[in-house]
Formats: sequence, structure tokens, C-alpha cells
Amino acid sequence: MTDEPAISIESLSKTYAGGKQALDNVSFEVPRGQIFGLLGPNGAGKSTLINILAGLVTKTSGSATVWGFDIDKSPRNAKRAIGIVPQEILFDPFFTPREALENQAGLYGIAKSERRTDELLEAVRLSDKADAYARTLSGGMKRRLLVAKAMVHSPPILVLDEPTAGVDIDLRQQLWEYVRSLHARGVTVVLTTHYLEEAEELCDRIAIINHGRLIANEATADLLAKAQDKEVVITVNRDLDGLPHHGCFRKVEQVGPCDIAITYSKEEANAGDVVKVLADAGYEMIDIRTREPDLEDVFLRLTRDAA
Ligand SMILES: Nc1ncnc2c1ncn2[C@@H]1O[C@H](COP(=O)(O)OP(=O)(O)OP(=O)(O)O)[C@@H](O)[C@H]1O
Repeated sequence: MTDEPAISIESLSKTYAGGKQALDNVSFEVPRGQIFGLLGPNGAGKSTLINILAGLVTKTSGSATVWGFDIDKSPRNAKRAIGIVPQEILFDPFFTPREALENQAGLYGIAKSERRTDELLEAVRLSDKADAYARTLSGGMKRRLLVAKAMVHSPPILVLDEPTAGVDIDLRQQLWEYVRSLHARGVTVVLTTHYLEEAEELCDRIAIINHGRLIANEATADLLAKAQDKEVVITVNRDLDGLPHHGCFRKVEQVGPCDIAITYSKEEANAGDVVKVLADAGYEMIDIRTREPDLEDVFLRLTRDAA
């Protein structure tokens, strides 16, 4: 396997007609063979980015390659290297899953002898619905059909845009299982999601976009390590005159006349150490509240700091 990334994005910007800047100088790489999470709140620019890679939206500036193909110089090859599972479920209700996959294969010019319709129907567990009208499928089945459609031309990269929004837990588990099996077969997966839990469970690496800007791009384990921080808010007996400092404190902030918020790493210190530092500085403690952040907090902190 080559070291060349599956996707490479360099200084990508997009301003829509009307002036809305959806992407602001975004650069990152998606390594081959990974499950890569693209996270961000509503309107952050995730779909814009995916749509640029898919050739559906024209970028304003910057460059991108997909599987080594420049999206400007080799748009057809770049498009062929990517399968996209869209957010919206859009089907002709009178096609059956088998016909939907056959039509899609036709669009890609795949010879009948090379089509994988039955295998794909089996993979997304729709074999028994192969000849039912799409309109009779449940929401979950339709979503699975979308995944199969995106894989018709065997792209090395599969992009799932919010695959589990509004989906029940069972189906979510099934989709995750399928994503993992594709990954095990070497497919690079890019997943956009609002759900940190989903990214945490599935992704090797997570990039976070907020207001069109990239604010994090780290291995999931490193991002989670940031969640090891613990915060205590302490009320002391008199107005604070300066903030106490100690090597094990990550952040010290005055949050009220007598209230101080201290963030520390659970690996380096405990609440007792924090209390001692305050006592040494001559404060008496009136109250103490603790909080254990999770990935959600890391996300909120990053998006807030970047706002
Ligand atoms: N065709 C368009 N014309 C003008 N503005 C647009 C267009 N498409 C998206 N935008 C705006 O660009 C910004 C980014 O939108 P985008 O859909 O890329 O975000 P997103 O992160 O995918 O959000 P969501 O999670 O809600 O899908 C938003 O402010 C959106 O309103």
C-alpha cells in the first residue's frame, strides 16, 4: 500500500453565490485504509466539503486530490474513486433494490458480467427484498440500499454523510457492522456525523470543522486523552486576589468574585492537590463542585474556543 493519502485537501475555500463562506482555507489528509470522522455542528461546512470532492459543488479556491487524482485535472477518475451515501433518501419508488443497483451500475458503465448486484444486496441484507418496490422498504432498508448503491462501482473510498441521523439503535448497529466489514476489506471510510459517540466508536481519526474552519484533526485516542481533564469549581471565603498556579493545573479561571475554576489532568493530580494549593495561598474552602468532561465537552470546548 502506498503512503499517498486517500484524500488530500489543501487550502480549500468555498463562498456560495450570495456571499456565505462555507469553507475557509481548510487543509487535511485522510490516510488510506482508515475510518475517518468529519465532525461539526449544523452548517459547519461538512456537506459542502463532501460535495466538492464528489464534483457536485465548485470550490472557490484551493485544491484536492481523491485517490491521487486531482479533482480539477482528473475529475472523472476522482469521482470514480469515491462512493457517496447521501443524507437524503431519494429513490424512484417504483424501482426494486435490484433495479436500483443495476441502473446505478449502468450509469458507471459496468459490464453486466462484472456487476455485483447479488453480492451487494446480500452485504446490506436486502436479498429477500431484492424484487420489492423501493416504496415498500422501511426507512432502514432504504438507507442500506443507499450504501449498496454507493458501492456499486467498488470505489476505494466510501463517504457516508450523516448515515445514522434519525435511525434507530438496531439499524445503527447494523450499519456500523457493515462499515467495519468494508474497512476490514481495505475500504477507506469517511463518516460525517453530529454524533461524537459514533465517531468515538468507529473512527481512527477525527477532524472537526466549525464555521468552515478546521479546528482539530487528531487520532481519536489523542482527542479522547483531552477528555481526561477534570474541572473543579471552588468557592473560597473571600474575594480572590490573583489566581493560584501550580504545574499540574491545565487552566485556571476566575468565574465569580470568590469562585475559581481549575482544570487538571486526572493522571497528574487529584482534588486534594487542588485544595492544598488554595489552602497554601491562604484561602478557606466554602464549596467544591467537580465535573468530568467527556468527548462532548472536548468538542464543545474546541468549537467554543474557535468561535
Ligand atoms: N447552495 C448553497 N447556497 C448558499 N449557501 C449554502 C448552500 N449550501 C450550503 N450553504 C451554507 O453553507 C454553510 C455550510 O453548509 P453545509 O451544508 O456544508 O454544512 P454541514 O456542516 O453539512 O451542515 P449539516 O450538518 O446541517 O448538513 C451553511 O451556512 C449553509 O447554509
